Amino acid sequence: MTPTAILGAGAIGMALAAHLDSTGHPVTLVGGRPRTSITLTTPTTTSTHPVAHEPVPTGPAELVVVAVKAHQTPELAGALRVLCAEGTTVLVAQNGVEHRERLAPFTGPAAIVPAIAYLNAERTAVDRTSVRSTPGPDLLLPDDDAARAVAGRFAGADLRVATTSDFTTALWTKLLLNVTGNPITALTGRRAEVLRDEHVGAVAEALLTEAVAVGRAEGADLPDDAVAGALAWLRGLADGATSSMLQDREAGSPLENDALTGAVLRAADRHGLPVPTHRTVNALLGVVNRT
Ligand SMILES: NC(=O)C1=CN([C@@H]2O[C@H](COP(=O)(O)OP(=O)(O)OC[C@H]3O[C@@H](n4cnc5c(N)ncnc54)[C@H](OP(=O)(O)O)[C@@H]3O)[C@@H](O)[C@H]2O)C=CC1
Ligand SMILES: CC(C)(CO)C(=O)C(=O)O
Repeated sequence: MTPTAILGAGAIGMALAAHLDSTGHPVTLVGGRPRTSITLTTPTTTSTHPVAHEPVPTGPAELVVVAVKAHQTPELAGALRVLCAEGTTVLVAQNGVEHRERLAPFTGPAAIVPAIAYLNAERTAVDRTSVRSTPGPDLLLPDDDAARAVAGRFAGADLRVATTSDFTTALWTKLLLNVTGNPITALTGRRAEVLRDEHVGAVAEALLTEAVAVGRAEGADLPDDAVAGALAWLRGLADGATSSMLQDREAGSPLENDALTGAVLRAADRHGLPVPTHRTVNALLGVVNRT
């Protein structure tokens, strides 16, 4: 079996590949553009890691890391059919709250481990990624056997991997950041500094207040200071930090709004909750996607 296959070696996929290589786990990039190495820059160091590349997979893998944008996931169907077997674990390093539902049609007998990535990663070249530090764990996983085995693979890497028994709350806690920071940076075309603008604050608070109500209806145990906490996290992003959605906007690539804002809209509809600010933002992101 291939030890680790990376599907989607972009900003996050390259960072995870580099960390896995740093612990002695050989990494194979599957699909995408060919590369022989990956260079990871963190606030403290730059390191280069050899990687193998296969245009299409040749057999099953022990660990498959899925780090394409959510809407690109169906394109992986053929590769996942070959990579997934009994004993395979698929680590889904994507934003949103629907990791399992998104991957389940393609993973056959493999175990799915959803991951919440807190890394702030920017692809600076086809074989380079640069990560800015954020507070807390870099990767947050559910507390089950498959996830603990994945965490073990990162043991020794300079990556903070944690598990939580309340993964629903963890998913919505991260979604709050993504349905606020990602659209605001992408729509304004400005990096994370824009989140500290006082006029943007009112928009951010409206988005967060609506999303907290929806998250609670979905079973997330979000605290009374969830809005303030999310806003403080976003405003604490390092100078120059970007978002994955702003990077897509700048590249002229489709935006990931359906997995983020779209997830809030779908959940709001399930509970009959009003989310007018998210509907407005989603309409604007849709315009960007159609132009
Ligand atoms: N960037 C960040 O800071 C964070 C991102 N996330 C989430 O992580 C996920 C990945 O985001 P990010 O790394 O930023 O995205 P990127 O766009 O940087 O990376 C996606 C990669 O997938 C590749 N790809 C697309 N389709 C295929 C395919 N069919 N087969 C193989 N490779 C493919 C792309 O290649 P190509 O470019 O050549 O098309 C690209 O290298 C998203 O869900 C995002 O929301 C989560 C936390 C933080
Ligand atoms: C929260 C944030 C902005 C951190 O990178 C993110 O998850 C993203 O860029 O998609």
